[in-house]
Amino acid sequence: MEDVQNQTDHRNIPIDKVGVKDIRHPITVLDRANGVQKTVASINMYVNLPHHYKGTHMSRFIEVLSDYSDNINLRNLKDILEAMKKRLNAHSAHIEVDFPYFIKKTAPVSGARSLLEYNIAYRGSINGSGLDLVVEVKVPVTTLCPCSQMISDQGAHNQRGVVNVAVRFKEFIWIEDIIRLVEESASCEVFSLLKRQDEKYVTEKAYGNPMFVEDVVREVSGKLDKVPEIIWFTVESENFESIHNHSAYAYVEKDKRK
Ligand SMILES: Nc1nc2c(ncn2[C@@H]2O[C@H](COP(=O)(O)OP(=O)(O)OP(=O)(O)O)[C@@H](O)[C@H]2O)c(=O)[nH]1
Repeated sequence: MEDVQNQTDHRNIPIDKVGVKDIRHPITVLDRANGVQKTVASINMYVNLPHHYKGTHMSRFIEVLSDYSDNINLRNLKDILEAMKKRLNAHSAHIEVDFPYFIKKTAPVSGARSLLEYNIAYRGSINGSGLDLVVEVKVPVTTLCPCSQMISDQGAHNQRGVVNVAVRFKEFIWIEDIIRLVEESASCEVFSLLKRQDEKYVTEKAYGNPMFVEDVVREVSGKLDKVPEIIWFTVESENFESIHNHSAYAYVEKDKRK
């Protein structure tokens, strides 16, 4: 059978990333409360392609993934990237693993238990200068506007926001610790299940703890700065404003190695 991918391309243009995107695949990740958690990831896998090749071998990405079955986690991402490089004769390899992760939360007054979903991503790359791993955690929060609270005779506008933290680290850190740190940096954390007494509690807590989007990124950044395992981080906060049809947004990046 003709191997079209292996034909020569004469345009002299190397490709930085080529591969497969949005593969749904079961994975098992470490879970501090339960040992492990099974979830389903959406995975992107890419390699570079030298200028003289017409195409990459798409089937081999899936072969690599299949070799690892559902055993795809932060600890073996380097092995997977090495396997991609080897199987596809590439100089660089990239993998992005996005998945929902569930944590059981307890409502503040009633003690009602419920699961909350967080979106997590592992982003790994390997090239001539070595391995690069980034963990991304998206945490939903409540924020209440300090300006609105100050100037209004009654109430204050509040909204759901999402804080997106990305970290590079020198030692293992728990996703749960990053989530906790963020939840403690907002006007209030969010829950899937709240009874009336809980609703009163979270409403009053947010009112007593007003925060701009700037306050959230500063609060989270200050705390991440003190975590010794973390060597680089970014913090993004987006508030889906309840008085506007647009979001308020803030971003901080810090490289502790500099
Ligand atoms: N490179 C490339 N392949 C594509 C694309 N769209 C579909 N494919 C298909 O991906 C399939 C797998 O290609 P390969 O991995 O080279 O398959 P193979 O030659 O059987 O496998 P190897 O022997 O390991 O190279 C082929 O059927 C391609 O046609 C595309 O845009 N680019």
